[in-house]
Amino acid sequence: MDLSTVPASSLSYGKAVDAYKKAAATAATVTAYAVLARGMARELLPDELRDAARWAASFLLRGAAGARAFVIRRYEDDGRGDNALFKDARAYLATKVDPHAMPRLCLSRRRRRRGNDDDDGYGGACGGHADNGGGGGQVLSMEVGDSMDDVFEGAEGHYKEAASLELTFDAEHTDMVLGRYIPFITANVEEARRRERTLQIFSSDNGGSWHGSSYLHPATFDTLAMEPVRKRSVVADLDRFLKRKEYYRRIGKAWKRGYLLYGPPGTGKSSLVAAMTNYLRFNLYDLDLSNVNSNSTLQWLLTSMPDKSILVVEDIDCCFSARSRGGLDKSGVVQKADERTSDAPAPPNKDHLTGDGMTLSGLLNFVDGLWSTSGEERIIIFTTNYKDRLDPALLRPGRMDMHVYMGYCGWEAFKTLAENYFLVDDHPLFPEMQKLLAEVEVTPAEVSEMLLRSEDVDVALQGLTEFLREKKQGKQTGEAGQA
Ligand SMILES: Nc1ncnc2c1ncn2[C@@H]1O[C@H](COP(=O)(O)OP(=O)(O)OP(=O)(O)O)[C@@H](O)[C@H]1O
Repeated sequence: MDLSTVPASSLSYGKAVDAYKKAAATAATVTAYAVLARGMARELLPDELRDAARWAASFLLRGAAGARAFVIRRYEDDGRGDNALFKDARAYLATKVDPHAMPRLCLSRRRRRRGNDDDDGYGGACGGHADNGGGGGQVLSMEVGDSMDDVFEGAEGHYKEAASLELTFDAEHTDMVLGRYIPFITANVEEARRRERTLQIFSSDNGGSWHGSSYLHPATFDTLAMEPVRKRSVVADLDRFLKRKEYYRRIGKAWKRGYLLYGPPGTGKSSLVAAMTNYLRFNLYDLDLSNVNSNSTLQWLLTSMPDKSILVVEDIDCCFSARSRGGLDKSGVVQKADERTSDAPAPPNKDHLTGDGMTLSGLLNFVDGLWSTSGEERIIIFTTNYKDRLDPALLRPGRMDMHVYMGYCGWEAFKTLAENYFLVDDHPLFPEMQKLLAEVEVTPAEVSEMLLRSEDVDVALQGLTEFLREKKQGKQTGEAGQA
């Protein structure tokens, strides 16, 4: 044969075949044959054939070791409801789809829906939930009749989709599949759903109803100017909370967590609420207590909140000002704080009214009692500018799990703002600014406002530096006047 007429690719293919023939003749053990077979397949078979060979080999091996098939039906046994695990498994598999490896793909586009409903159409008809590659809510998933592999803790599982989803693992992995793999899938899908969720903010009206609208607040923990250690501890606390469903169940406590955010006006308490909302992807329920006229209205509002939601009561000290800062006149009528002649805080009384009949103790009881058991995975946030004016009942250990101080703008917080506004992490004015920030009390809101004044970083930082110098000057003048 004239080798010059044979294409180069055929030449190397022929050589490879010869080499494998020789090696096979000398291979002495089963292992050696296996290694050789793998190498031959890699070099000699086209991609599609190789995939088929791999699938057939793994199928045979599974058969040899004793396979265990787990059938995940589309509907519950009584045929009346969807099987949540079926949806979860399909959504999970959608995240694993490699469009280049599957012969057929189910393609759909996700319709974004609002709200907390976990069952909100991830993957549309195909049940997948990942925007796996195409963007624009495009979802790829396994088509009925096709199959996919997955590897978990080194063990290989095989899915086949028909009317049900059939998952096959080596029988020896049965406990691992039931104990860890299936919970892993559920957790994985829940986390993806959480991240994908579009958010709503609900406000209470005085008729005792919630009214929702889209929540598009852009604040995140990245944009939040805050002491890094404090910020990390809030994020870690939220992470811990999310993971602790079983823990809360075991210790017999409702799966809820309370945060009290306190600090001067303009230090970012509302921004932190927004960052927490965006981080958790829970809907936000903004309770305006001045609209709540009775405990029964409050009860209705709170118990109608779904799981995975955040209740926020801003300026909680003002809500109960009639009690905390007001007092009873001789006739027993509540005197509003602004009607009082003295500034001295009145003795706190947790039974006092904020409206016609809503009490602080009512609120706290619902939060600790009825409300806490009427749902799961809920966050309650109170904010205040005046922690010292709060009723001790609110501050009692165990009531608000975490107290977070939002303070004046320090150097680290300023660096976050400078990076957010101008993408700079250094500037000739920084050393002076660092010194000034340690000497004066300026809120992140004031700093943000100064930074917004110009798009030119030099101009904006110069303006802020002058502002800080003036503050320092004013402080020194004030101190001198007092001396
Ligand atoms: N810590 C911060 N990080 C980033 N931006 C902040 C921060 N604090 C304030 N700001 C900016 O100032 C604005 C007002 O801040 P925010 O409403 O969050 O403060 P607050 O403490 O809730 O104030 P108040 O007590 O008056 O309600 C925000 O929209 C944001 O632009």
